[in-house]
Amino acid sequence: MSTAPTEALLPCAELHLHIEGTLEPELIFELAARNGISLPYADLQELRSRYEFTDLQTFLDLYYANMEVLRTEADFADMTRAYLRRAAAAGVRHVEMMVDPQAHLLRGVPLTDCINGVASVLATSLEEFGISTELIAAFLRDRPAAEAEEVLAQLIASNAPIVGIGLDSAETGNPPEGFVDLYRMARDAGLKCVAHAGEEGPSHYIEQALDLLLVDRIDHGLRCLDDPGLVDRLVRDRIPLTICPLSNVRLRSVDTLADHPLPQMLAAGLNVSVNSDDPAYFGGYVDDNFALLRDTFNLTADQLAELAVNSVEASFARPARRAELLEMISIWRAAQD
Ligand SMILES: Nc1ncnc2[nH]cnc12
Ligand SMILES: [Zn+2]
Repeated sequence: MSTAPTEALLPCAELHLHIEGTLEPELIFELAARNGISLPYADLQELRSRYEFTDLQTFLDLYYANMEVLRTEADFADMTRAYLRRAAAAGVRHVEMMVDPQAHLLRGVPLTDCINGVASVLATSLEEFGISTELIAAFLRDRPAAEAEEVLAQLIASNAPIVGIGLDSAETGNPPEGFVDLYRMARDAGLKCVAHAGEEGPSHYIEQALDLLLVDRIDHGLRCLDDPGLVDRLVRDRIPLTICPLSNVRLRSVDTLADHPLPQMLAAGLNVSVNSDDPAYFGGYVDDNFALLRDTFNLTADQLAELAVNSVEASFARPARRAELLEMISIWRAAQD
């Protein structure tokens, strides 16, 4: 008889999720057929064979190429609905998802189709999937800052339903310091600020994101471990780091999951949470990340609950929702004894 505990789902908030990174191969083929786009892959198997990455850029090349199938508002809505359905089954009860509007504008997809497609589904996510949601517009750091500022101005002018902005795409050589005006514009509009930093780039990009962009949290932040003084600061100021373990393995920031520093980060008192980043590309959703971490590091119920509590505390959820989410985690924790 198996002695493995049967665990009910750990409720958590997902704070680092690119909605375009949830585009599963099956949906890529479905949308291509619907939009009359011919794909450069004969079948699902050939597409799946491309999901071997050596670094961030090799992933980004496929991520942007696959976005070509997203043409209409309905495409964005279908992708968002598919993610929420899967996330609900993964235990996600609150999500703050990023969307890359620039990547779609550059392909000729109007801003309104992209934003409305995602936002229309988010509007009823709590009733339909039991997941409260926020939307973050992420800007591409390997494109000119002026282009990002123009898109943000349009989002603000159209009162787009976004809670904040983010910064993503190719990190090395594209430091946060180039985006000071963009982040000032966002703060002046009352938006929250996050940025990818220290995923592949050096630890001083994390410092720049904090000191120059005044971000509320850091996406990834893995490379903070190169600078003990920075770790002390992140612990002292309780700066959240949204960690994506499977992503770090698949993009070769760490060799294997067993080499991932998450347990040390937790032990150091850092506010780390577990996230899936681009789950369709990296081999798993949040539940897969948690399960593999638990099995690899023998994480205790207390440690798993701490990771989930961190995710809620680092979120932009409203106070009443935060209280509900924390209560769900405490019920889960009590059921583990
Ligand atoms: N992991 C990641 N890093 C940077 N930009 C991204 N865009 C989508 N996923 C990303
Ligand atoms: Zn990311």
